[in-house]
Amino acid sequence: MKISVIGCGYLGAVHAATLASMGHTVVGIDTDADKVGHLARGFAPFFEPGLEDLLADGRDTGRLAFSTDMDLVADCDMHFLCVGTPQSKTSDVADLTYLEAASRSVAARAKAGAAVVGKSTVPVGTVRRVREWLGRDDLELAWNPEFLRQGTAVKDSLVPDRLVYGVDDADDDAGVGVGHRAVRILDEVYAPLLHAGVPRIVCNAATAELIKSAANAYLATKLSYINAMAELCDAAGADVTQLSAAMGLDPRIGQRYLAAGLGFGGGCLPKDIRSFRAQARDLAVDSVDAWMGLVDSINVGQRGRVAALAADLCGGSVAGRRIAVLGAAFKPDTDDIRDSPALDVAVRLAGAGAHVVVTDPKAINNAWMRYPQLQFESSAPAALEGAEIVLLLTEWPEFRALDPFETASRVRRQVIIDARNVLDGDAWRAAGWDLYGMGTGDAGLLSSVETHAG
Ligand SMILES: NC(=O)C1=CN([C@@H]2O[C@H](COP(=O)(O)OP(=O)(O)OC[C@H]3O[C@@H](n4cnc5c(N)ncnc54)[C@H](O)[C@@H]3O)[C@@H](O)[C@H]2O)C=CC1
Ligand SMILES: O=C(O)[C@H]1O[C@H](OP(=O)(O)OP(=O)(O)OC[C@H]2O[C@@H](n3ccc(=O)[nH]c3=O)[C@H](O)[C@@H]2O)[C@H](O)[C@@H](O)[C@@H]1O
Repeated sequence: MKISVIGCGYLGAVHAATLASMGHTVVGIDTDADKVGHLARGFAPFFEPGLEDLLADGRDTGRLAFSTDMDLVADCDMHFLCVGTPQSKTSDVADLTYLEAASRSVAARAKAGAAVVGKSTVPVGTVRRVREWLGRDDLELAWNPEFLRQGTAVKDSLVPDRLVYGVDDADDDAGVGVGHRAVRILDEVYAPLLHAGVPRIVCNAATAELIKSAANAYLATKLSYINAMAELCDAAGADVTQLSAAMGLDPRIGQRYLAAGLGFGGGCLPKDIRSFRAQARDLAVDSVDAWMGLVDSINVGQRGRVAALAADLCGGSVAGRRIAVLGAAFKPDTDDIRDSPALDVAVRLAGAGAHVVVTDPKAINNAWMRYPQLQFESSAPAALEGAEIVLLLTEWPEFRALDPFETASRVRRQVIIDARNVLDGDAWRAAGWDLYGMGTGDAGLLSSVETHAG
């Protein structure tokens, strides 16, 4: 099948390359000429493990092309909309202007009978608006939300947990889905995945939109839940790492998304829970509004707690102190710094007068232009040199593997906050360090640690 992918960011570039690897002929379109230039030459414009191999395969087979020229979509059988839906600059709602522009561009060029399928994360009710923006009855429309995670995006796309198709106006008597033309087209696109047994859920558009928002809201809830437990553990002198390990052994709870620490960031979970909150407000569902508000405030509160702990450990103020920050990306295995908890803490400390030196294996280039008030070093040893306190904020493998004795030889004071609870506390303490985790009982010993309400 000949397919266009509109928007080639973290989601679209991976999706385009995955579709080509399944045997389709794909053209990826993006308005960002620089990004397209990289992709067209077979280079990933961002760090995503496995993506460059897939791009190279696509180039070799001649099935994968990238361009800024929207006219190239004209002879495609289907179009995937993968543009960004960021948080509005002035409120919690999702900014749908990119989606509107992309929908109108496709509608102006698509051939009759083509299918337009959205993958971007959107508020419930958006599919109806896309139908209006398309302004054509001869185009099929469906929503097929994406669940990939950055860092494992290639694997998640090639072996997804499920496929969701949201379609309206079912053209048969059996109800939504069965026999719907958009469903048949999507089944053809994803034939290798369906053949491999990936479950597919066909539902109406509103349900598909909500499945995606509800899934991200649940993950965020689980994370804020365990971070609230971490605060409780600190207050009670208990250890959240043991608590979550024990809780997670119950298969009804499970171990995943129970790692307490600095909380969640990135280009998706934070903006998606805020958009979900705004949707709940619109629909007058107060419980979801309040719930998402609490999840958000617990999450953001973790950043304040770490910054306050750093100040406590510096005797009340970080002003003039040299602080080494390990991590800039919002999580390991990505160079993405969108709403990075690590950089949020670094900026708070710099704002309080600290001399903050940040290092990260992949995200330095993205971070240094955006945050000129911070100093960046390309290696951990350089960042650690002369530090009066060390903050481990993104748990890259190279930071987890730091040797406590070697690290001690570089710093001025052996004080470390392990805000991801990944270091071997006994080993670091044996090497002479004062080590503070999140919810491991140590921070509770300090006086003025901010609470999430603060
Ligand atoms: N990043 C992720 O892991 C996932 C993202 N999503 C959702 O996918 C959507 C995209 O997210 P990302 O890829 O992270 O964003 P992104 O910002 O990395 O990529 C969006 C791309 O769309 C391009 N674009 C904007 N307007 C355009 C237009 N009119 N025509 C062509 N290209 C245009 C931008 O230049 C940019 O390259 C969002 O709704 C997000 O919530 C869903 C699942 C996973
Ligand atoms: O809609 C999206 O874009 C995607 O959002 C998340 O994926 P992603 O943002 O790539 O990152 P996650 O791996 O979910 O991590 C999110 C944040 O939670 C934090 N986290 C994760 C797990 C954990 O146990 N503890 C924890 O603090 C991470 O450090 C990170 O900051 C979802 O996991 C994907 O399913 C979804 O498709």
